[in-house]
Amino acid sequence: MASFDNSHITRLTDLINHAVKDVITEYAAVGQAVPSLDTLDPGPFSVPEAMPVRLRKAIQIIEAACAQLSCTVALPGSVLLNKSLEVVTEGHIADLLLDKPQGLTASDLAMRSGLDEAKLTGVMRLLATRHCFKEVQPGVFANNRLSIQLLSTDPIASLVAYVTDEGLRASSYLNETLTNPLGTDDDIPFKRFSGQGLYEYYRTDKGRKQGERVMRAMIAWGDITGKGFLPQAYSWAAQPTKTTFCDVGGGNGWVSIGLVRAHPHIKVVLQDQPQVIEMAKQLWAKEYPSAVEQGKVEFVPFDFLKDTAVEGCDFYYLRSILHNWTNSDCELILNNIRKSMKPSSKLILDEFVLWEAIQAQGSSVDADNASLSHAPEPLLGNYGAGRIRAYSISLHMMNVCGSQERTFSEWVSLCEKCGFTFSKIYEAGDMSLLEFNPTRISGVASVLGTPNILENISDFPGLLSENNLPARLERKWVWP
Ligand SMILES: C[S@@+](CC[C@H](N)C(=O)[O-])C[C@H]1O[C@@H](n2cnc3c(N)ncnc32)[C@H](O)[C@@H]1O
Repeated sequence: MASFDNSHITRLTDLINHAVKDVITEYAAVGQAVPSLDTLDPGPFSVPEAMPVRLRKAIQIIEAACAQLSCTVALPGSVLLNKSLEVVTEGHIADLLLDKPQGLTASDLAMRSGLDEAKLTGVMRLLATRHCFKEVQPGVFANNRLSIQLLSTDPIASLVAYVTDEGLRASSYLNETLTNPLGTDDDIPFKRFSGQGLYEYYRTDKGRKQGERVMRAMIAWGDITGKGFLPQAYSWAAQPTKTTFCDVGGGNGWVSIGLVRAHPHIKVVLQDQPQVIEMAKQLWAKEYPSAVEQGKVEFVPFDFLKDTAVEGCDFYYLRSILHNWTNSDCELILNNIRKSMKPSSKLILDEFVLWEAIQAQGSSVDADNASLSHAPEPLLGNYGAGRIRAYSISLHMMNVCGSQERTFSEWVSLCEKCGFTFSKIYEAGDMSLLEFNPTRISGVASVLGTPNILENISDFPGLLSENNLPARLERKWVWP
């Protein structure tokens, strides 16, 4: 078997193991076990100066090595989402360092980017300390595996800029929005900062450039969150020819391009705001002209808060849509889809599903199992920092849209309210595919008054009770 040099990570795990032993030894020296996270007792070392040097060093090694290890093994884009800064994307620092493995001095970078040298050095050193860029000599910086993703041609740079620009500006108004609420649905940190809702802002002259940037950012968003799972995670191959797939709020259609490439018998109906549909037409003409010529895609502008979706499609697919909206707006959107559905249509939500942060129990045997559905003990059941992106994005949504990501039971009850019955959940990268059928109601008009779906209610499992959710989810979980 070929041997590969993996010492850069095994040296890190060796360091972690040694440091953990040192921590145990130092606690044993004062007659105690290392306190668990559940202990409320502050323990024997409540201030740093009370700690033996060996213990302090061991803690620093554990913190540094764990961070370096996770930055090394995680996908670069997903790490950058958490850690990068607008200054370097706007200053095109990664572009300036392209093809310069020896790096450039901070003064060179400052001259070429027009930024202040001392301040740029501070920003670069912070990022290098977080493993984005490398300080190859004092004050000399080069690209590495993470920073190379910040080239201005890479959609990840647009995503980082969006999160750190619109996102961080809005976040400075979060506290006052929560502590001094106006009590209206549109009282959102972003609106307090800009005077407009996010999508309203993108339609103004001031926000147009950022609106174009966010469309590029969505390409990176799709890649990072696993848009490529869509063609694999569902039984598309088993669907008949000319199955229609309505990508509701599909943006430029980057996600559905992947679906049609993998399953050419599927026809996409792409629906989004008019100005976005114009961008989508350009993207498809460039990326997949034959699909346009062969009529495998139809572009239909609409406003999902006001207009019904294209009628009678087999699938209505919403990726990263409902997480942008409060429950009352989601109800408008879902109702507008529900009205267009035929009885056999399916609704598929591709969204984060949040889980409670309680400690995993009795699942350590799953540690070697390929399924991600259970974290092994003693981790948090929701994988803690391993899935922090979903929880961080939830806060970001609160800042820019006044919404949040949702738990499984929140998804189910939102959709049930709009006339959908939960069917299955499929794991699809960081996100999940949640499949719903239109709820059929016996003898009376359906929830939304669609008369053509009157059937016997006894065919249907009825509403989910909170108590049987986990068992039900267990039965329905499908690993492709
Ligand atoms: C977060 S993006 C998701 C795009 C795409 N589904 C994806 O995963 O790449 C949200 C999309 O909703 C669209 N959108 C926002 N408000 C809309 C409205 N009122 N009607 C139709 N589409 C809207 C945006 O233009 C944008 O493309």
